[in-house]
Amino acid sequence: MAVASRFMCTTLTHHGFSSTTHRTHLGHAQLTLSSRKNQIIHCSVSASDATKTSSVMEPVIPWGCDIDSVEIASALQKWLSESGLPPQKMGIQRVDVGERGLVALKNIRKREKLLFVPPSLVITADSEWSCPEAGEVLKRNSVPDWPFIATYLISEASRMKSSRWSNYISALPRQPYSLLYWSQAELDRYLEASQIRERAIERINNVIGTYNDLRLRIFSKYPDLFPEEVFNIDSFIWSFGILFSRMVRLPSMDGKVALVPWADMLNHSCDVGTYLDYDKSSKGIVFTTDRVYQPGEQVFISYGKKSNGELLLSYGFVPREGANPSDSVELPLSLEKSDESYEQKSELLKKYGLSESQCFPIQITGWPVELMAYAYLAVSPSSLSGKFEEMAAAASNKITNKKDLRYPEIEEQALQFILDSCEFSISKYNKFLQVSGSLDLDVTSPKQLNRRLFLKQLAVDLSTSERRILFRTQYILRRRLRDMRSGELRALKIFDGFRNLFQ
Ligand SMILES: C[S@@+](CC[C@H](N)C(=O)[O-])C[C@H]1O[C@@H](n2cnc3c(N)ncnc32)[C@H](O)[C@@H]1O
Repeated sequence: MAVASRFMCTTLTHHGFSSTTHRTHLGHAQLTLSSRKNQIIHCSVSASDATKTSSVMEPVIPWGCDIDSVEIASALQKWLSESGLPPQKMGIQRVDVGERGLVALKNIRKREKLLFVPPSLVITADSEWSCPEAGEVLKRNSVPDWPFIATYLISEASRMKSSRWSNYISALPRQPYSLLYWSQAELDRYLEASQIRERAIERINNVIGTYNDLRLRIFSKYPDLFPEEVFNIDSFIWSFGILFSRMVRLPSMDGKVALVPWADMLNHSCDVGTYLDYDKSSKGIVFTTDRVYQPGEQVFISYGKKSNGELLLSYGFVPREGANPSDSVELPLSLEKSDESYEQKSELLKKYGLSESQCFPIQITGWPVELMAYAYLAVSPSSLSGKFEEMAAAASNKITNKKDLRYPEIEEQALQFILDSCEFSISKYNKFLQVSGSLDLDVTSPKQLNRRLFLKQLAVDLSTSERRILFRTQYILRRRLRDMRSGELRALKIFDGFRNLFQ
């Protein structure tokens, strides 16, 4: 479950969609939903239709189950055992973290190999289609793995009992917790302060773009194989939601992406570092525990070193405050329009694939050298124009040796610039956290109220954790500036002392 961020980079770029890189450009993304015949597609992410956001997003998919259904999950367990899954030391149960999860039935040791899901029970781009002609058409059109598996899942789901995956698909959530199901108004209202809002919009646009591309290039040409009642934006939002929250990349199979029934019942913990992979010796998907479990304890894996925002984006949850050592926040930095070298600096940034408004990740432990380079460029006077190119290159990840990057004459201004940017971001989080206290109750049903409370809680948790990193960054910056300034003051006093002596 550690592959979502690669999705945009590896599978969609050849269609011309923007790719998600660690550093993100701050351009305002557009949610375009216009469909064939220029109508607005009626879908769960009808972000352009803000009025719909006051209603609850009802699942529109006829397959899958309630997100916490363990009864159906038990049927899955039975089918898997009959289909070749060896006896397991874990069982599916309702759990405190993650609703359903795998719980130890026996003592589990540290460094024990668990699971052993055979390749025959794994869904990949090589899986056999119930309708082989549909698969052939996608292959002929060189559809990349993500959209290929998304279409495969819909195709199999639509066959209900006649698909060999019917027990698996029945146990998948009918509406995965995913930002794909948030409307534009919900993203605006709840994620106003966080850069994750931009990432979510970008992701929604990519999914919609992928669907539109498949529809235009393939589905519309083969309506018998891909009828619109089945292959529509609703089913694609569902299948991509499933892939984002459940697909794994298997390092030992050259990074092949796969849905692994049973293994995808494992929830994430920031306290473990173990992940799923193909084990060549036992010829199955396994993971090796990095702690002991007593019977009754939930067993966890790691979905990867992701920030809280990334976990929300792909999996729809935010870890407890301070629990995630990989947490980071995107800090937006911008060139001043009034800067006399604005044009020259923007041109150079463009040359290195950057923009005049750029986000950089900050962790609780510090910030990357690229951010510092960008700050140097932003505060540099025109007298340093000879260094602009060097700074712009260092702000990108195009050059490797950035260790010696220092411009003492403008270091103080650069640190102050980062501090001001932190303060600006913090003020946005403060504003959101203040108003979030007064919940808008203009809802007509308990279901709507529940959804609002749920989304708001996620947003509050995300904002609190992102603000915490910025507070820490502020503290470090203030201390450095204070040391720097007191050092200067001391130097000045010594100089003054000498001057007095010679007067
Ligand atoms: C791979 S599935 C895990 C199985 C899932 N709990 C189920 O019942 O189908 C990933 C989903 O589980 C939930 N999840 C996983 N780890 C979690 C955690 N630490 N806290 C809250 N929810 C979690 C999220 O809804 C996520 O989208």
